[in-house]
Amino acid sequence: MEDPELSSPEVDLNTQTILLLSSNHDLAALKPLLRQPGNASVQDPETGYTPLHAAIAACGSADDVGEQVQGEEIDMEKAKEVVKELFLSGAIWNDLDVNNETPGCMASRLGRKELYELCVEAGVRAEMLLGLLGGYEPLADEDSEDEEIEEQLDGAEALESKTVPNGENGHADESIEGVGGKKDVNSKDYLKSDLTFQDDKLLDADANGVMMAWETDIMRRTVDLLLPGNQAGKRILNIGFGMGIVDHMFRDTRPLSHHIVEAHPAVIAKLEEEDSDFGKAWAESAPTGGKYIVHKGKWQNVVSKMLEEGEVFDAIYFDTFGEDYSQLKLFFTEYVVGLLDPEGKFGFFNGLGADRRVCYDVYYRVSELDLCDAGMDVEWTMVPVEGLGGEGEREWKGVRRRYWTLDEYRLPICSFMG
Ligand SMILES: C[S@@+](CC[C@H](N)C(=O)[O-])C[C@H]1O[C@@H](n2cnc3c(N)ncnc32)[C@H](O)[C@@H]1O
Repeated sequence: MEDPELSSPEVDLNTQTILLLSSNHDLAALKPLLRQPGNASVQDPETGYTPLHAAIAACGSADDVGEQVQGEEIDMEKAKEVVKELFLSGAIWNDLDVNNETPGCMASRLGRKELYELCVEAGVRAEMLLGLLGGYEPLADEDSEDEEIEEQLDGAEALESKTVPNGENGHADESIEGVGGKKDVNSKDYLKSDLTFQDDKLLDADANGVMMAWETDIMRRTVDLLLPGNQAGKRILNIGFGMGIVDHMFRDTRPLSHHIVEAHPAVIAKLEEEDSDFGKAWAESAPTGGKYIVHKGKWQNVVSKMLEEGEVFDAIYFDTFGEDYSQLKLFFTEYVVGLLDPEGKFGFFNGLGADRRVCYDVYYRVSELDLCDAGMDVEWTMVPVEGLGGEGEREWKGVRRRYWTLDEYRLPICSFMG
């Protein structure tokens, strides 16, 4: 079956052949071509299709009667073999075509669940490998060992301009936009940025949503699951005050101790405002002997001291802005293991890749594997996210980008294994 778009004269013969063989699911003819480095990730200049896109697109929609596309029978086993072979040959799981779709997005749109699953699995492998190697910087050294690793990393490409960068917290994932060339959010710039406090949102100087009131339900469920029955007298640590939504809920449980770590001077100032109800109301509601401490600074500079001082918590929550997944991972592997009571619970805002289903599915699995490595089990609770407006509408009015597009939030509650 010939795709007319692939016959464009601009496409060199090699690219055209690879795309065609991929879309024909002709594994035997494709295999020798894939031995040549880079062939698994060639891209059609018009459609932006990679061989993965071509292989998936050729399956058509699963809703099509009798699994037929353009009169031809689709053999899904053959399609799966081709997709697997492409991944083995270094195909990139999150390359975008001109419609801003990754191969996984395409498989999901077409209802090709098995192919979608293969894309997610490949994404998890690639991102785990990337995580193990600590990102891209070390690959700048051009010695032979690094080159070998670089080849293996082809499938883990996450920072190239035409791929979807991942691993950012949903509160921080401006860079997921990638292709649009907008300025990335990063911790250093964010912490120097002016903030705008509105009733229903907190924005940075570029109008990125730092925190938004629609997340209140998520915060409520988080507190209820971290502190079942909202028991009083617990020791709580929260990283990132934001709009104070979760901290007000923690405070209302009447904790024995409540530590807040916050790095942005404007958020700290807000927290300390004389007319802020927070400090005073906390003092009134705290059980006798309770303590309430605001640690001013980045958690990276604060929590090791807590560890040295032997502080232990029953509930720890982590929700920052402008930081990528490596920081969350650092937090739970290096600090939660020492700061959490053996019976305690740890939670974090799970916004990784939340503007794209396939990225969200990759990232929750990556975090689950890393948490498991750190000796923790995760229980996921699905929380519906309903009724949010489209880009620039209602709650997103005045917000640079809708960082949440999914209809469900996967809420993690972690505890020590065994
Ligand atoms: C998404 S908001 C937290 C929202 C909060 N969960 C709530 O319920 O309102 C993220 C907060 O983390 C703070 N933050 C960002 N990086 C930080 C860091 N390295 N250490 C401590 N706080 C940080 C930000 O200034 C911001 O106030």
